[in-house]
Amino acid sequence: MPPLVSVDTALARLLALAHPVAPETVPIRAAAGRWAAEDVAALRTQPYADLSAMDGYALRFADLPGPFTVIGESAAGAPFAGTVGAHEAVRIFTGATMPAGADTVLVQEEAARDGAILSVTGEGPAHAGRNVRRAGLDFHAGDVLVPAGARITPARIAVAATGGHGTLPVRCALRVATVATGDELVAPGAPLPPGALPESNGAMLAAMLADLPVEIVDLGILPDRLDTITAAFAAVDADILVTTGGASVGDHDLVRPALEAAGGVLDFWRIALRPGKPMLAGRLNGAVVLGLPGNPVSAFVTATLFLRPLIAFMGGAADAQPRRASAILGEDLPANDHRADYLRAETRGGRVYVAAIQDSSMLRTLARADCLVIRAPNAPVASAGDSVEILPLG
Ligand SMILES: Nc1nc2c(c(=O)[nH]1)N[C@H]1C(S)=C(S)[C@@H](COP(=O)(O)OP(=O)(O)OC[C@H]3O[C@@H](n4cnc5c(N)ncnc54)[C@H](O)[C@@H]3O)O[C@H]1N2
Ligand code: MOO
Repeated sequence: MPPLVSVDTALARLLALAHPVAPETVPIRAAAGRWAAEDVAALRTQPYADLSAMDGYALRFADLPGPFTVIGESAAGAPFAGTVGAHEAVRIFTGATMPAGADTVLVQEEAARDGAILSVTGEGPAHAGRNVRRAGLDFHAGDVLVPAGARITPARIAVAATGGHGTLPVRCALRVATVATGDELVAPGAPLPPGALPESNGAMLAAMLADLPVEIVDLGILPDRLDTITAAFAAVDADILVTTGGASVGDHDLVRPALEAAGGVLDFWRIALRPGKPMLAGRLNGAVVLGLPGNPVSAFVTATLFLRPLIAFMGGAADAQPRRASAILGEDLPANDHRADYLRAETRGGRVYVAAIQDSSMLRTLARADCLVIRAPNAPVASAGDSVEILPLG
């Protein structure tokens, strides 16, 4: 039996089996959730000119406290064409271009108008340039707004649109084939013959990938038969093939032999991880193969630690690592053995408490958990009040 691979080594080896998918240019509204395939630089300066930040009057700070003569108006999209001279003001609105000659905006709440005569009623602007957004305050043409490898978030869509982009260079969406193996499995909600079990991993994985740019090709449930699994593997046309179940050492654990029978290559099998030890990885027909253990919590943890990062890496992410955080332990934890532990835990009163039973078949504890507490291999005893590393969930 091969030695157990550490979690870090397993992720490094998995990513070494993969490469980012091809880039494409898509309409900006279709880019959400993808990763930028190249730097997105501003095509324009924002603001393009000095603009008013308030509704009021554009004037020369040096002329305060006035009074002033109002000589025209500047609205967003309809600038004032002339120049503001000594003791002159222009009625101005938020987002409108500052007229030539003016350097400051008096807000209208501190102003009184009598026909064209304007006087200051409040404290007035405290300094020259008050209530003016200078040209280029946000960014200048040529500035990188979204670096290559960054996720296209709503804010990055907005900044790219403001930077003049109607389309964005992103990595293509990935095709992810999923398959569950096991004679005992039936589709969720279907009638259950004696000894049968609802198949939950497929729907769980689909939900875990719902926020990622993937097209899921669900190959359904396969029986524990080498010829059937091999034939299904040989026909796979995807960037990633994810299996659940059949990864361990039993007589019915056929994912490894089927991978090899279908012409694929195994890269590693078995990780120093609990839950998730029997996970395997390899390649087949241009796809990266990730064989997750069948136990539902093991499948969840390995999908979190390996499948989502693999998708991020192949999708072009600069940083594909899962996001870790820290939390304060609410209770003591024993020293750990040679496998890394990812313990289902709940936050109560600002502290995390791990579930008493961590059996990898138990979904209710997973459904209640809001994080996984990470225990490194051979970690010493930890005490209530200690800071621990966690993986926040959902
Ligand atoms: N002698 C040994 N036995 C086992 C070892 C070992 O090292 N030596 N490892 C154990 C560990 S750890 C795990 S994890 C499991 C995983 O094994 P498999 O990947 O082969 O999973 P199965 O045997 O196919 O299934 C395990 C369990 O999960 C249920 N299952 C499977 N698929 C689904 C699904 N899609 N939806 C819901 N439930 C599923 C299945 O019915 C089994 O109860 O092996 C240990 N054994
Ligand atoms: O790795 Mo298994 O997932 O410990 O039960």
